[in-house]
Amino acid sequence: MPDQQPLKVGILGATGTVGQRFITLLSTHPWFTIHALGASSRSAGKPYSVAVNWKQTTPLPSLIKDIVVQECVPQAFAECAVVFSGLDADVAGDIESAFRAAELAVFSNAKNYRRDPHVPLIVPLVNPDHLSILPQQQALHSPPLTKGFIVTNANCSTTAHVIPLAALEKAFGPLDALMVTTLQAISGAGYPGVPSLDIIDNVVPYISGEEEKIEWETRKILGGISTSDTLQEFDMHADTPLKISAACNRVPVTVGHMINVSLQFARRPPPSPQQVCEALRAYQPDAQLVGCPSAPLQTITVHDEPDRPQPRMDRAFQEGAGVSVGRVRQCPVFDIKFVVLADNVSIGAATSSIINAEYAVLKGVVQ
Ligand SMILES: NC(=O)C1=CN([C@@H]2O[C@H](COP(=O)(O)OP(=O)(O)OC[C@H]3O[C@@H](n4cnc5c(N)ncnc54)[C@H](OP(=O)(O)O)[C@@H]3O)[C@@H](O)[C@H]2O)C=CC1
Ligand SMILES: N[C@@H](CC(=O)OP(=O)(O)O)C(=O)O
Repeated sequence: MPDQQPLKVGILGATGTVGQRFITLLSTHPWFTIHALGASSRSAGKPYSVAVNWKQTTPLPSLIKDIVVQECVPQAFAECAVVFSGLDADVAGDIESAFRAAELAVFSNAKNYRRDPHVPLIVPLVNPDHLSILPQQQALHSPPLTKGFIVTNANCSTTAHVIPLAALEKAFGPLDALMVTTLQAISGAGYPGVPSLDIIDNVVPYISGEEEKIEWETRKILGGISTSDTLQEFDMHADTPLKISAACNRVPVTVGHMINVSLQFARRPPPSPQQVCEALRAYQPDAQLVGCPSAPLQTITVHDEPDRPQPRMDRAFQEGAGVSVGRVRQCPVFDIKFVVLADNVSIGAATSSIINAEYAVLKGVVQ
């Protein structure tokens, strides 16, 4: 890829929280160049700088300011080799499906197609090999497709915890049980999101649909792909049924989801906390090894200090592309417990889509 011309990419939902992070990351990307931006009819027809309520901590890139925002229709994105979606889930289903039918390669953050049996749900630092389902997705589409497809990335809390979980399964074999309690940032709810009077001086112990997503998506991501007759199927971690219980909370933090994890391994005796720390530090995902430019150099940063990671101090490390783990210790109920922190808008959303697309380019999946 490095010797070729940059590939033209589009962004759907370009004015939103995730869309703005796409703009920030893609405006300096070595392989991709922003070609088209889409949002609702409220924004369409306006220069991006007028349509957007820019909330990033870095300035709006000057090359993007004058791009006129389009309606989210495939014709406006026909020249794009890749289309990233940060669309509101209320509209993502129909729009992404229309883009796929128009032979466009869609990399989505929305939840709509994550449970589709032919759509891969990929956390790029864990299971990019699930791209292998795409020929089946294209063949079963009516009419069959040659270039169009949908790849989804996961819920932002799911993304945060599956990265250390994948590292531990790689080192010590399958997990058997998992309890997770999230402390999720306000930005996870988009903009303007949670009303200030609900979240200042408060914690809200409910996020609609979140616990179910974490419990279900984790199995699809950590599971493999099996073949029955001629069809490939996601096995949902079938060899070792994985018991998961999630409890989700919204906390008054702007960016950075923190998750307390307690887990039990299938193997006996389980690894020690020190062995777990070593395995987390040593984890090198395929996306890093094959040279995806947005993959973090250090996927999992393990803190020895007893009071880290913390959202304000650790979320920006490596532009939010990795995760931070701390407080690795023995669990008196299960085997091991720890805390993990991830930037919900970067590796929890836009960065994951971008690494997925980089991996697809390297594997020749994007044409
Ligand atoms: N925020 C996060 O941390 C994460 C979010 N996600 C998912 O990513 C997606 C985007 O989230 P987020 O950026 O937070 O959401 P926002 O509410 O901040 O942004 C939504 C975007 O969708 C656009 N949109 C809304 N209605 C329409 C429509 N009818 N037609 C076309 N475009 C429309 C908006 O455009 P306009 O400005 O014109 O209204 C805006 O660009 C969601 O599906 C979310 O669930 C996933 C992981 C993490
Ligand atoms: N629900 C998440 C963000 C999100 O949009 O998730 P999903 O893409 O799974 O709907 C949060 O509030 O932090």
